[in-house]
Amino acid sequence: MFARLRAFLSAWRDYPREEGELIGKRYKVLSRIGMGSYGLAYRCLDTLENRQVALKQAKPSKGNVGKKMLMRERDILRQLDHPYIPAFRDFFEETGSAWLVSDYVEGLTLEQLIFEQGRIFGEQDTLRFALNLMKRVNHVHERGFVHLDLRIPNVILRGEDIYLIDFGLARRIGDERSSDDGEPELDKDGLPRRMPAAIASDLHDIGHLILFMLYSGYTPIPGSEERSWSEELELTPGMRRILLRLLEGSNCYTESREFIREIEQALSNSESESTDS
Ligand SMILES: Nc1ncnc2c1ncn2[C@@H]1O[C@H](COP(=O)(O)OP(=O)(O)OP(=O)(O)O)[C@@H](O)[C@H]1O
Repeated sequence: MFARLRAFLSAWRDYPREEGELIGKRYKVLSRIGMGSYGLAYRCLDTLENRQVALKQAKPSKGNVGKKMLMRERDILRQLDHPYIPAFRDFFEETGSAWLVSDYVEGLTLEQLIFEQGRIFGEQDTLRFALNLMKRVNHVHERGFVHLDLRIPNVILRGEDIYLIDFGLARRIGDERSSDDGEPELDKDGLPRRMPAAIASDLHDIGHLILFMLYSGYTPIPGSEERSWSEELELTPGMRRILLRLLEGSNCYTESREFIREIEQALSNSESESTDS
């Protein structure tokens, strides 16, 4: 009974704001865009500046943990300055909740493009996309941070422009990633794994993101058994080498610039191959 009562109380405290409500005396809710375990997100109109913004709310039921996570995200966003990363706008507390305001990016996530729109990315498209995305990621690394959540729902396309969003799990390079990073990763003893935030982790995630893009053009042979990506995907040697370095651990890139140089090389090789043929 107590557990049910507590769940009811949390749901009541975290009840989402309604469309049209005014938050922080200036942000009018246009729609709710997300609801995670620690926070809610809204698309709002900044009535003072007459433009759309994204508002993230730490769930009141999560108390100080939710607020601290949002403050850390604020501190990181403040130190970034890139045209394709939503800029920090405001932070405030109101009626027991902390709120983070950033630019709103109108567009579709890479996840929506692949899984809802059926967009197919060939190898060259994927390399060009990865090169662009890595320029944003490199900015984050050069400012001393790692994103730690480089996944297809956290990349938004507006026309041809590629935006990197969601710094909720980002950390300063070398800081410990701890169990309050959403779902804790467990070690072999079932305890939350503690490990330093490293650039290699972002590069590994980019490897998976590239695989999602390349698989957009893959049709499994009916009745055939599932195989590894290196057997299923038909790739040029350059692309294969890049993926192996990103995903297999040994010989991995030590910094994002090195990876960017290799994508540029692979792109110029494949472009000269296509003009030769
Ligand atoms: N600046 C932004 N512009 C546009 N949409 C955004 C922005 N920030 C977040 N979103 C969208 O709001 C939703 C929730 O974003 P949030 O960053 O809170 O992610 P989250 O709670 O970690 O959830 P998820 O697990 O989907 O990443 C997502 O659908 C995301 O695409």
